[in-house]
Amino acid sequence: MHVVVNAAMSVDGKLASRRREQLAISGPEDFDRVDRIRAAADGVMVGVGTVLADDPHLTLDVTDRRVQRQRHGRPGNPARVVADSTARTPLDARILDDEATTYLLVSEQAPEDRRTELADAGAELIVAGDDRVDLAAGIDRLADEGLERLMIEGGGELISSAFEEGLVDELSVFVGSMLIGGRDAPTLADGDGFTEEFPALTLDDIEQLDDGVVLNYTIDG
Ligand SMILES: NC(=O)c1ccc[n+]([C@@H]2O[C@H](COP(=O)([O-])OP(=O)(O)OC[C@H]3O[C@@H](n4cnc5c(N)ncnc54)[C@H](O)[C@@H]3O)[C@@H](O)[C@H]2O)c1
Ligand SMILES: Nc1nc(=O)c(N)c(NC[C@H](O)[C@H](O)[C@H](O)COP(=O)(O)O)[nH]1
Repeated sequence: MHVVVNAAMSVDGKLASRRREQLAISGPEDFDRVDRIRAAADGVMVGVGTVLADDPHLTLDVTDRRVQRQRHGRPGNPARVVADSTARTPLDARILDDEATTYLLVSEQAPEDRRTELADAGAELIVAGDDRVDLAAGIDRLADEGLERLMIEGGGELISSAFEEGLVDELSVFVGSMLIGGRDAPTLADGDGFTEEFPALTLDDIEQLDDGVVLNYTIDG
């Protein structure tokens, strides 16, 4: 599986304010860029923290001929994927609508009744991991379902785990010209963080968009 992480952050590395409300950091040009990455993906993934904070839809306008071209003829939307250890995704979450297949990666801790409710609401459940979702195992199961290219959109906990498990191949980050601050605000990579053996990033190119810049990296090793 080829994994691309894409996010938008403030100049001080925040993905949102400490209130964790959805902040428009990207401008229209960057949102178009995000849609192009989504269109090229077979799956678009977030953590349940993002589902609870933003209720994202994670779909494209598949009636748009430009999107269809970017999808290289693949019908419909990319699949949606949520890392959700204990199946906390709300039953009325927009990602459970019928616009795309939605995989919920849960752990053994997910209560059976929640698994049943979410499956009845249309989610495809994949159980991977004892406590927290085992991302590597979950992504392998997605590969068994035929997915080859996965976009991870955040948030900070999920991105951090993906790097910790060495699953990331590319990172694109839009740096918007805003300063958010706040020791409790989500950042590009939260979790426990690295103290040694930091991920090896190679800067491939820089692109000026909207009021900010996009930094594109390849992850080595
Ligand atoms: N600016 C952006 O590009 C962007 C993108 C996405 C989210 N956000 C923001 O980020 C915030 C949410 O980020 P967050 O870090 O709180 O939550 P998150 O979306 O990273 O979800 C983290 C949760 O996912 C679950 N999870 C299951 N298995 C996991 C694993 N192996 N590793 C990590 N998490 C796992 C856990 O319950 C964990 O608490 C929101 O404020 C949202 O608006 C911003
Ligand atoms: N690229 C990007 N720029 C931003 O300024 C911003 N706030 C997000 N935040 C990510 C958001 O929380 C979700 O992950 C989806 O991007 C929303 O998805 P929909 O538009 O509902 O499909 N992402």
